Amino acid sequence: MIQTENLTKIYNGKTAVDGLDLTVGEGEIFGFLGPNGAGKSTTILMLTGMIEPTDGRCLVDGIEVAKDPLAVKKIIGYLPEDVGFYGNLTAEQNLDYFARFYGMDARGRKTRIAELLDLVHLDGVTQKAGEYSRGMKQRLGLAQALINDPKVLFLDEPTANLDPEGVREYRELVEHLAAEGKTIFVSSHILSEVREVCRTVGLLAKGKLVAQGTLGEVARTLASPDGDTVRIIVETGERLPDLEDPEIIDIERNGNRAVVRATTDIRDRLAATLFEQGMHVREMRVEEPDIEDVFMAVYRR
Ligand SMILES: Nc1ncnc2c1ncn2[C@@H]1O[C@H](COP(=O)(O)OP(=O)(O)OP(=O)(O)O)[C@@H](O)[C@H]1O
Repeated sequence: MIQTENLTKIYNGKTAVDGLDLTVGEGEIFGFLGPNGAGKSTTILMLTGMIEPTDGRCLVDGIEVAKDPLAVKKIIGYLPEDVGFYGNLTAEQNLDYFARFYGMDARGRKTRIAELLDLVHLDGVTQKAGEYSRGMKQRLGLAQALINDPKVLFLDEPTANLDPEGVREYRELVEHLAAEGKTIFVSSHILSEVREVCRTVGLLAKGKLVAQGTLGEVARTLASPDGDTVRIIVETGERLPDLEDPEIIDIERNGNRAVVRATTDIRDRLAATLFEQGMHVREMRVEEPDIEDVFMAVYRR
């Protein structure tokens, strides 16, 4: 549903987004993770047709954004990092103003706005938007992004200013929208946020895509960047002896526990070898990298 090919943005000689190749499938909740300044907002601005790429291209639902930004705008919704409204208008009036840009007739606007206010729990609220809490503003922003019933929704740091209750409500809404079949692209610098709602992630650092996939896949790629190291935890009844195996890189021992670093997952062979040597194997598993640790390592780069 979303695809970028060598997507690049250079601002005054400084590369903000560097040759991004990204794919997000239909109906996915995709988390676009990266530290501040990594280039997330710039990428979203190119995907939503707000700015043009310096090089490469991006497609949303098969439409090349830079070539036909208006066609793309019809099928997307966008919640910017700092959402702005007319403070002296109510939620309904703000949404009505916005809905007119989509050429909706008065009846269509009324029905859609009522649905959306109900969805984001702002129905019956009579205050003007200028008096809203941050959470209410964010919910109104989401309603605005949904006015045209978009296929694809771009949310830029949607929980940055929310309290825990606001975050919980936001998550429920995102799940609800995804269940309707919408593709959701969420940017965030907070791993725990993305972990809660996103099935797949892309990790951006200094404008470059460092890894993409499920969180587990991304963590594994980052934990062994060359992709050829498997850490096997082995606990035996006796101290693990030296083992002749061309795929073993090294063995770290700590009493009867050991970490065998190998080029592939050699657990079956290892178990057979230890069995032949009459050793008692109590535990043998591939160590899963700690996601927080590997992400922090990328953030500190
Ligand atoms: N309009 C602009 N003109 C010049 N440089 C810009 C512009 N917008 C962004 N940049 C620079 O591009 C880089 C990427 O910024 P961007 O806002 O896309 O990152 P981000 O990952 O969204 O970070 P944040 O979460 O802090 O917004 C930064 O170095 C930023 O200073």
